[in-house]
Amino acid sequence: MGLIFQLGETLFAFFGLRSEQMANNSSNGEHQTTKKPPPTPSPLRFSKFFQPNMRILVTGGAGFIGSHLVDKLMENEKNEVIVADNYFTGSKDNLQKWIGHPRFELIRHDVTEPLLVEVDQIYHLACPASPIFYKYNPVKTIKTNVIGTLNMLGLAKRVGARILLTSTSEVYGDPLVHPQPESYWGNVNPIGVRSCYDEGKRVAETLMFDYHRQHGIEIRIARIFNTYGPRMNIDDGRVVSNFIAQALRDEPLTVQHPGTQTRSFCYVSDMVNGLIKLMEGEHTGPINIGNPGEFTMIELAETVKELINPKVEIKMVENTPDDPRQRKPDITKAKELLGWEPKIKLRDGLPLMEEDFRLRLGVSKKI
Ligand SMILES: O=c1ccn([C@@H]2O[C@H](COP(=O)(O)OP(=O)(O)O[C@H]3OC[C@@H](O)[C@H](O)[C@H]3O)[C@@H](O)[C@H]2O)c(=O)[nH]1
Repeated sequence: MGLIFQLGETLFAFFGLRSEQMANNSSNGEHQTTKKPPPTPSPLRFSKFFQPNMRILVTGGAGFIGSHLVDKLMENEKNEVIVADNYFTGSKDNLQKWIGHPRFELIRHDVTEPLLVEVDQIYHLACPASPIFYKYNPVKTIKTNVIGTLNMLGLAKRVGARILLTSTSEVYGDPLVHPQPESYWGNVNPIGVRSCYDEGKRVAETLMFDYHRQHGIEIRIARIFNTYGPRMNIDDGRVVSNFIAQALRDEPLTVQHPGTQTRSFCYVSDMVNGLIKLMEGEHTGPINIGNPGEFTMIELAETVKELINPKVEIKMVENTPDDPRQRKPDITKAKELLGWEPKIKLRDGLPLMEEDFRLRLGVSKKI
């Protein structure tokens, strides 16, 4: 009897807190939610006699950013991590050290199919992110973004989990505002070859907010800018991995025309810290997570050449359609709302990635 009373009290306190939080959100100018009651989590999660770990699902957790996120989450002994990945671009190798660990589970799963697991938080990263990979099967890419996000939101609703979507700087398209603040609505070609990804992520953001407003789901949206670091696929096709692999193989660095297009590169450990701060904080976002240091592709090639292989050539090659001409995050919101900013400069991050690529390519350092 006492236990039932205690449980009822805990649930009451929990619901009271949740509606208060929603009211606070609307009064401080954050996005408004409806008055619908929040979803019902398992009462066990709030029991006085059972102190559970935080159960966290990471979709796309075998990928480049996902696996670094898993490493960081696993450092906390209170976390249990479940990874769901279909291995289209991710790999079990990235998670080798966690396989068999009692707080870790790995599921081969494609997010376009529903998934039923009891979790408290969902980091939803699953989607190929390199242009050559996401353009390879564009219908599958848009399905992953739309149906995959719907499935993960359905799961969040069912189990009462907080969900974070990794959206992208590509939602700004070929931006006419520079640098890009979150308030900029973007300049996106809805029928171009990149649309499966950038429009897909835009719909994913819409779904997140609709579930938040209509069902009271706790959401977080990160807009990720170009990220680099160890474990990127060697033939990933993205510019930093291409240049490093080319420099190590003594092949020309392929700068795509005109070479004056810019990007801002964030080291993966900074990115992961930003994602965790966003998940743990009070703000829905969208919030830009990226490094504002901006480089032309020619500057990037020259830096890689100087740091890794001064003998290598730089070669101009054709570009692909709809390539954004400039990109640089305005990170005012991340600084003010999350107390986050990147720490690692490109010149310090490139050698860390070089070391990993040397190991995987079997190329030793010349003395
Ligand atoms: O070998 C290359 C590859 C790429 N590039 C250029 O480098 C720039 C960056 O291209 P990438 O393929 O690395 O990445 P993009 O910026 O086009 O897309 C990325 O944007 C942000 C993320 O969310 C996504 O992971 C990814 O889509 C482009 O201007 C491209 O033309 C080269 O000059 N040479």
